[in-house]
Amino acid sequence: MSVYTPITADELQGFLNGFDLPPLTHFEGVEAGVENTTYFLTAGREWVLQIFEEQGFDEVPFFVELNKRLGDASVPVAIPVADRTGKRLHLLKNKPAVLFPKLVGRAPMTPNDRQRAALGTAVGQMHNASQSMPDMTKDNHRWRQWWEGNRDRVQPFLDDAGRALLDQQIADTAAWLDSAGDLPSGIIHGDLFRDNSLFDGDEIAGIIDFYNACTGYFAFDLAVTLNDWCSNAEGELIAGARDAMMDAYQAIRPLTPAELACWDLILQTAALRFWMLRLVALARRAEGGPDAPPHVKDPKAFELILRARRAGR
Ligand SMILES: Nc1ncnc2c1ncn2[C@@H]1O[C@H](COP(=O)(O)OP(=O)(O)OP(=O)(O)O)[C@@H](O)[C@H]1O
Ligand SMILES: N[C@@H](CCO)C(=O)O
Repeated sequence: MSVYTPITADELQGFLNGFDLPPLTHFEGVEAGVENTTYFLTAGREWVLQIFEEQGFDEVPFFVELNKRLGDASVPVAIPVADRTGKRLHLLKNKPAVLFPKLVGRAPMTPNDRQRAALGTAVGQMHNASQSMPDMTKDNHRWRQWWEGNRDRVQPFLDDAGRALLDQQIADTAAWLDSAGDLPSGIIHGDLFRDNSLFDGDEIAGIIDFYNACTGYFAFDLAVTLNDWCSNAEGELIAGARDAMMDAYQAIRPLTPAELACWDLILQTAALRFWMLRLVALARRAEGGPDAPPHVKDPKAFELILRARRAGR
């Protein structure tokens, strides 16, 4: 359920009056997202309205600017629409709101290698564009301190083997980070799972949902993406799928020797990050409270991925 902020047709039309658009003819709430309220609406063409439930006016301008700059650099994203006064960030029902053009396509939940290659190209373009915007920075709140700080909290949701694996990976990642030195960094998407892309056939329509974007290692971003796009049911990387994505990515931004030297640890750390995210979601649900997540994705999938990456598969 993702319509947290209800809205009437009159309220929407009032909002749209600020833009240079034909009248509203249709709107509907979108169930797919979890964090924010999303509406599809038709006014001449189709649009997407997002009302921000989690991020405040201090955070949303960063995402608006990032989408704008990536779009201007020809990365396939939806560029927030400017109103008549040039503003792209708006106030609706006292919350930040942004209007995007609706991208035509659907999320490739069972992608083929052409789609993986197209995505690899887009991620390479996104990282190159990111290197040309050094003024854009944002702390990663779900990095080392976060997983080390949540280790005790998630213990009840693990068996003995899971606890041992978590401890070992946290230690291995800490040792790597202590010695990692500088790796190519900039703004990363941070959550480029299949459901955060839209495809029209094999053509990429766009990357969406930049709300986990932050400063980070580009190789980590690629590893997050590979882990979701290229794993089989056992969590192992599918060699052909991995090569399709990696080759396309590296044709745009080749990995450096320093990145290649620690690539296995980067893949493992990307798996750790999302295993922990799902375990923390389980903990939050068990703890109750107003912020308890309604849906929790299966942490076991990432435990499997992590075991496979540690085994070199
Ligand atoms: N520009 C767009 N064009 C077409 N569809 C879009 C666009 N932006 C968002 N959507 C649709 O709306 C859904 C929710 O968007 P998004 O993932 O950004 O929201 P969210 O609430 O932040 O999601 P989550 O909680 O999963 O992170 C997407 O799954 C997609 O179906
Ligand atoms: N993509 C994440 C959820 C959103 O951050 C996951 O599958 O766990």
